[in-house]
Amino acid sequence: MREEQQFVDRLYARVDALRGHAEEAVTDALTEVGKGLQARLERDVLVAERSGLLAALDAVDGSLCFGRIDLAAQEDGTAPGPTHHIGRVGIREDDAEHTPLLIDWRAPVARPFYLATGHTPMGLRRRRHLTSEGRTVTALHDEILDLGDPTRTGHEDPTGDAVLLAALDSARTGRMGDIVRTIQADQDRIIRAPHRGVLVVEGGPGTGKTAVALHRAAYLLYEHRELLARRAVLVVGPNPAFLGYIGEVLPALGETGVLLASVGELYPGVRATGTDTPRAAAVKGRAETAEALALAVRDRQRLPEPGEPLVLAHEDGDLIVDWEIAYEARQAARDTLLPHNLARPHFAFRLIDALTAQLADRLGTDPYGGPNFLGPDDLAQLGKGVAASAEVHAAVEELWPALSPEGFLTDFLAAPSGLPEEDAAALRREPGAAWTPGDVPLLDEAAELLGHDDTAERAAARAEEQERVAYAQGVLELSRGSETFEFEDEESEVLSAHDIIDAERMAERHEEADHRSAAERAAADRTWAFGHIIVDEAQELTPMAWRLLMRRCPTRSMTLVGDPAQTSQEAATGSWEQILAPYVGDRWEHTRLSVNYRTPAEIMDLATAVLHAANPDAEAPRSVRATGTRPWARSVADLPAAVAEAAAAETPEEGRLAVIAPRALHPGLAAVLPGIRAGEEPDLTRHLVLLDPRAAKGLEFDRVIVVEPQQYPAGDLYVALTRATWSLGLVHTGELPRALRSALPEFTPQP
Ligand SMILES: Nc1ncnc2c1ncn2[C@@H]1O[C@H](COP(=O)(O)OP(=O)(O)OP(=O)(O)O)[C@@H](O)[C@H]1O
Repeated sequence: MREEQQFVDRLYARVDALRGHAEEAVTDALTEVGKGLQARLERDVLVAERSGLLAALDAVDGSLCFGRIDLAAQEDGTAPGPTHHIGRVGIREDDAEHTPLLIDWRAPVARPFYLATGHTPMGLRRRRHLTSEGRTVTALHDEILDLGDPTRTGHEDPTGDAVLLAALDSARTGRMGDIVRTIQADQDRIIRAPHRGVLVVEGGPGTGKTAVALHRAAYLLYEHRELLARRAVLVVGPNPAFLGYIGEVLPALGETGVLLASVGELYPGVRATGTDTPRAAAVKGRAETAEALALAVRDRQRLPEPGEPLVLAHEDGDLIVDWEIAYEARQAARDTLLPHNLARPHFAFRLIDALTAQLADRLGTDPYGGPNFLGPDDLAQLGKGVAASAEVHAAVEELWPALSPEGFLTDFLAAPSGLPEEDAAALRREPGAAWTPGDVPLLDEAAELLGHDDTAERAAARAEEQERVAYAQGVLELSRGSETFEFEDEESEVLSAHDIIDAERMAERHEEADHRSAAERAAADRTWAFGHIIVDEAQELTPMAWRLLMRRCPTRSMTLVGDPAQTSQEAATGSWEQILAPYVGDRWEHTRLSVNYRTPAEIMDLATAVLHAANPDAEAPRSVRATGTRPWARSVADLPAAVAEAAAAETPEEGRLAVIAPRALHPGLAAVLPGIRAGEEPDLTRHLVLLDPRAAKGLEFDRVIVVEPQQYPAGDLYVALTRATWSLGLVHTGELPRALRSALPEFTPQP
């Protein structure tokens, strides 16, 4: 213990020195007066780098070092094998060789720490877990991997799982923690799987899918830092509360450059605060809705009724836009296969050409049948006049309007088309309603269909560029002027700006450098292509959401984790095959996690009964531990009073209790549960939380009370029953589902 404490002291001395240097560098850089643009740019880069290092050092400060591996002695037994300490980040000595002091858990050298067993020791003699509080080592657990080695320390852990079990038994805080100390071998293989292609990780509740997904993000950033720091990693979760729950894991692993978002947050500029009815959410999620949107865009490309042409007043005589002219222009524009707004100029050009020809025919026709009087210059002049006509512009706008995704979707939802009547009725809503998360993939789809005509923006950027060059030119001229004035003295050899730089290069340097991180830039850019996307609770995503995500990841480098048995009723996307076939065919890998680290065996027995009632072939995960505490069930008459009483009895001093109840019961329950207000976003860090089954997805609590379980669809019930790490109770007024009832005699009826 003393030796380890000495090592840890040395480690923190080095960390403090590193932190000191970084702080100094930042302060120096910031107080330095700018000496030209280049110096300012270098300063900004240095400040960003060192601040990132500081943030990482601060974030990993607690239990920075958690393990040690002792390698076996040389074959000839002359020298003892080396030892390596393993930690959240890598730290090097301040010597000429930069000797590693602490090995990053993601480095290949650290791998035996997670994989070695007595059977396959991978060159290890001993594995040690260090437990610390702050900077103080409080416990050691040793595993002997080479039984022939006689050295013993008195800290041996005979089963090798004391540290894991302590982690699983510890009280929950309302925020997910990392598992870097105790990653299990099957999880490690997934975390370090190659980065290319689609990897599907399936596993029951509590098998560590979320934990593995997040550690995989950290691993990929370490292994492919170059690429992924530039393209960023996106982690997609089911809702903002869940993202808050997992939000501290990656910073604790020293990684801050990851964008966490739900699909509803992936359309920059739109905050989805509304909610859909289950029916509307289901319709919005279907792939067929994409077809309806595509049809609706085509519907906006209109033609005058045959025999009812648009008549446009024009100085050289009326212009007639009849069905044929409009049809041909529309066909030519559609033939470009460009998105709507980008095809629009093609439509306009065709229409203008046709109208110009119409005018030319009328004005220049030789009554005696000779060639048209008008020459090319006259025609060009006529064309200009037509193109400048406000009436012609209005006709283009009427027949092929410029559309924004938001405006288009608002119109579509006000009068949905291309869908069966009952689906259209479910979608129909007044313009001005708040956007919902289900609208976001539709907005994204609309943005793709419409395209963004940035001709005007590009013209503005060009004008701005020219202005900058002109400005720089002016600066150079001034400096030249001042040169003749100031440096008449022929002996002066001072170089001035114009000697070494021309106006364009100077203008380039004046351009604002974009210092935002890749994750920040990605968050603001709808068309960003991520280096890797990790999707948690992937079974929940609708086909429309998949379309959006696949567009954000053209390289198809993705990790999808989920559990089909926990699918909500409306989502029901289907199998992984169905989800992935349109994008990658059968080129994806599938892997499974089968050990439940959360739910004790006593609770899992009950959940498994429910799972098998819905699907006898489904595989339930095996609990890694039992607590001896059996779930209880109570049939009551006065529901709120009974829930309040049970909650008072169960609310732990340490840790968290969740009451999971159908949303309709929340107002009544909020009135009797201390500190709870109905309709508010749940604060997961409080000791008592009220949730509906859907919002409980992915979360976990020490104790859980499930209210009226008979009202839940099977997937939701399975989710609700598997949230507890310690105890589970059921409170109900109606009759329980058969699966629960048949398992019930085994449970104690009262808490
Ligand atoms: N190797 C491990 N060491 C310590 N704790 C672990 C390990 N693996 C998983 N856990 C813990 O088990 C719990 C469940 O993990 P996680 O939430 O990742 O499971 P999940 O598969 O995503 O569950 P669900 O499908 O129910 O959302 C978490 O508290 C997690 O920290």
